[in-house]
Amino acid sequence: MPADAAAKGMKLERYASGGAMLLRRVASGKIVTASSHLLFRATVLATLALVFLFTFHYPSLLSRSFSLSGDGGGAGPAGGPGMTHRSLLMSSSASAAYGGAAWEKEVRRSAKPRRDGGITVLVTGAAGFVGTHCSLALRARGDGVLGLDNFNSYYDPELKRARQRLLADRGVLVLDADINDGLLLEKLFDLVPFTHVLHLAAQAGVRYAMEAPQTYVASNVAGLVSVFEVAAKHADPQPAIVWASSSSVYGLNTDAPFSEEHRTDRPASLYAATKKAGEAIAHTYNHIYGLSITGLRFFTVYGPWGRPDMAYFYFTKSIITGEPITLFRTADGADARRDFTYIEDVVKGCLGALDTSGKSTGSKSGKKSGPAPLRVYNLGNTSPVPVTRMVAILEKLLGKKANKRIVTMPSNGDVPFTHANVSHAAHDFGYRPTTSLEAGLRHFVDWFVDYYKLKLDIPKITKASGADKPSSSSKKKKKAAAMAASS
Ligand SMILES: O=C(O)[C@H]1O[C@H](OP(=O)(O)OP(=O)(O)OC[C@H]2O[C@@H](n3ccc(=O)[nH]c3=O)[C@H](O)[C@@H]2O)[C@H](O)[C@@H](O)[C@@H]1O
Repeated sequence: MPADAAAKGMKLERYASGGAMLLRRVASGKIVTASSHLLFRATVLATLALVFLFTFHYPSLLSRSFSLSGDGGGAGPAGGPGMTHRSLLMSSSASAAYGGAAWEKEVRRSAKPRRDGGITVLVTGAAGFVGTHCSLALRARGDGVLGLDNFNSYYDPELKRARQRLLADRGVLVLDADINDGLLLEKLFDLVPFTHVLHLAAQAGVRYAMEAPQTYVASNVAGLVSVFEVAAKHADPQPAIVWASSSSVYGLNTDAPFSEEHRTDRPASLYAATKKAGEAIAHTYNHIYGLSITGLRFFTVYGPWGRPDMAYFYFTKSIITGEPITLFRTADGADARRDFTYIEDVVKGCLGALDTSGKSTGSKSGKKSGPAPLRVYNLGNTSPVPVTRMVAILEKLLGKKANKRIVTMPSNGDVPFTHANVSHAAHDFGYRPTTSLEAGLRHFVDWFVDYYKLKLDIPKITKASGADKPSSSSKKKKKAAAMAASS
């Protein structure tokens, strides 16, 4: 018998067919019997172990009280829900620190608006890049903000903790919590009548989706449903929801600039497919439950406090350390291009979308009084830049050449270019991106050097070659730099 057949518990026997002697595989009775006994014992042991773990590590689920994930658990700003289940099992250690009158008081304090007519916003993914900036901006204008984030390890959780501290300094509480923890979300809505949810928790990153597909489904699909469910069926009154979709939904679309009317049925990555699925799910919750929902298609957002998994961020690090960087070129030799969008511009778009979201029309009872707004907007910069140009700007800012390797773009979900048409956002809430890539990367590099306490001989660049577009005032730039330096 061949070794591989034996190893699989099979044996081969000869049999006659149509006058010829043929070989066929039959299961070895002994092996099957022995392995099924073994399997039975292993199953019993595993079940007992699971019951033990479940009882001692997640009592809250049994008692239907709420709980929060511990440090480092669960789905985060990138609500990586592969981690969600981990967070459920890890939650007991942290849950003791939460709940109770003092905790509830903290939650209410953070969520309380400080101005007349201020809105009350639950920000998911609040320790993420966009979440941090939006929470700061909301707080700065006197709105109530409560954040949640699961601090997963998709990228350096310490950076998320630093953002959490920055927010705490401004009076914004960010809970260690997972968007898939529906009981916790219900508890928060019981405590605070949120007028809005800014749902930014997601598993981000286009290429990582090939490595960890399930985390995208768990966060960007299951997590989104979890938020919609609570907002639709538990919150009273229902909040309006603004959430992060992505420019990647345009996928293989070749019409440019990308407009909201263009096709989005050809996603090039699983990440894009989960965001597209999110847009379809949004339609359903709007249709059935009368939730006001606005999806924002972000275009490669960058800036201070950014995401270390993004090219501009790790290229900066690699240029400083002298490590090689890989630049993708399309099969026909063109540079990849991106409509890089500066964080401050995106924040203005997010706040504009919140302010114009309109009310949800449903109620806990399941009745809706009429149709609610369902919107989707591009938030881009409207001027795509080759990635090679982005690197050239970084080289100039850092005073050092990159060690470049140019390769043909691998088939990993990337798209050759993005380019936003933002006329709808401009019309509906005055969205106008004003920051050039040169100016935005200057703010980023200033922050990077400061945050990582680098002793670098950075060239003094008084005026970036492609200075901010005219409408960006120097006052605003100073404010961005001050915020960037406040780590
Ligand atoms: O706009 C979006 O919707 C998306 O923007 C980014 O995705 P991406 O544009 O791919 O951002 P990066 O990973 O920073 O890549 C930027 C550019 O650099 C190129 N690149 C990336 C990595 C690399 O090693 N070399 C390289 O040339 C990519 O092809 C791309 O053109 C974010 O990572 C996504 O989360 C977001 O949803």
